[in-house]
Amino acid sequence: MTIKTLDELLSDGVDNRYVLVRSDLNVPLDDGRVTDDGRIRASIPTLQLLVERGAKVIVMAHLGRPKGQPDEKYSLRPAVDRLDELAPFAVEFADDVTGPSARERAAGLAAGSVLVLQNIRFDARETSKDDAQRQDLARELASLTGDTGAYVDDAFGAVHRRHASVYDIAEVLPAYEGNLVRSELEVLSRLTTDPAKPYVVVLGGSKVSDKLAVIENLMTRADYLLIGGGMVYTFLAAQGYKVGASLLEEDQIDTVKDYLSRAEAAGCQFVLPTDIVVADRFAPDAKHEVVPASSIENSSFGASGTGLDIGPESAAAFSDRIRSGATVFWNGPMGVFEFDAFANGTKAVAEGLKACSGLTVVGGGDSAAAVRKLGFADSDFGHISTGGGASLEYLEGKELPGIAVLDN
Ligand SMILES: Nc1ncnc2c1ncn2[C@@H]1O[C@H](COP(=O)(O)OP(=O)(O)OP(=O)(O)O)[C@@H](O)[C@H]1O
Ligand SMILES: O=C(O)[C@H](O)COP(=O)(O)O
Repeated sequence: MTIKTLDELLSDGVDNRYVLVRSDLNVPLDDGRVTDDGRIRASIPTLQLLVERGAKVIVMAHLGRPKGQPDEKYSLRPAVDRLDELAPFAVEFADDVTGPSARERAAGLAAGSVLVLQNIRFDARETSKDDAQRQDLARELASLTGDTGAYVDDAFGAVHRRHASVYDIAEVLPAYEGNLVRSELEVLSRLTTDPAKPYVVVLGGSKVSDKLAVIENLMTRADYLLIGGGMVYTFLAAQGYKVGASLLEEDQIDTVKDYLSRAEAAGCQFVLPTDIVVADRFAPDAKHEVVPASSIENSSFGASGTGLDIGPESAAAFSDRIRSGATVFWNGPMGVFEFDAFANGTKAVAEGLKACSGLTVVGGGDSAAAVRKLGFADSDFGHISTGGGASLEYLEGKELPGIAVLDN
């Protein structure tokens, strides 16, 4: 691959030139307040280099999954305000994507300034399956940059999306790889090229079918695959157990059965929880009990019980297994960590990574938010990736459209 780097763009000179940067500012919000600013902090270094060299920087970013039209709930404003607070440069905000506000502010942008456009997903063309629609938006975005514009992809968390601001724009403007994308790929490549053994992978979270696909590839690489979070229940169902009202993807049960039957031959051991914290409902103050993973419906809540965390015995076993790993990759919380009563499994896994002397990588927006919320420091881990789906697709060995398009 020959990908042009940010350094090359800087040495070509950006003074007074427009540079369109795709950043991942998709951060969790609570009541309009940013609850984890990790992705915002990670976006600053690339922007700062451009600002210092006198570029007119226009940032494109998304927040959540709005339905292709403006929706105040998904405004980027809180993320932009936080960026403005954290960054050593001032940040302006356009309250549309390529409309009058964006055009006027872009035209008046001074050298060494940053303008962030409103949530790019407010424009339905951004995520359209129709190439022509996306290309149309890409051309409109490029037109904000005059004749000498360049594009920098710094949104590692979104490189797995074939979207206008990630993919099509790189075919319209000279395209470069941002430093965040570069450093993420450098660390993640250590997980795919001869990882030190034992290699332990911990998977959890709620995007079950997204994550099942990665197992296929990881089975042949990892020595241990620890399964927690919402994924557990599809595995327990595949083993013939009833899971009450827990998160379950029935159409994935056969796939999981297939994985379980092939694991040994692939040299990989699945480690499933032996106990589960079952709740009477999905709520922070739900009543809850610890039961064996094989008998979730035997709790006092019967078939309406829902598994919201791995139990204490499993948490301790997971933590021990992780501690003795030489390479550890973790994606997805072990339970509904947002509710204190169901955060213990996630905390134990984080403790295991902290105590591990090997290479430890945490991938995923929610996983990163979880460890910070639980009081861990970024320095407790070897690397906290800004990409959830992106890091998984990388490990799966899939081509990442946002990277492939940068290849000249
Ligand atoms: N047993 C469970 N039942 C329901 N939800 C669960 C369960 N365990 C974990 N979760 C939820 O999973 C969510 C995180 O899952 P997700 O798959 O999005 O993680 P991630 O990969 O770290 O994030 P991202 O993909 O956004 O980068 C959390 O909000 C958590 O509450
Ligand atoms: O949160 C993420 O993983 C990235 O920001 C991409 O978001 P998406 O899954 O909504 O495309």
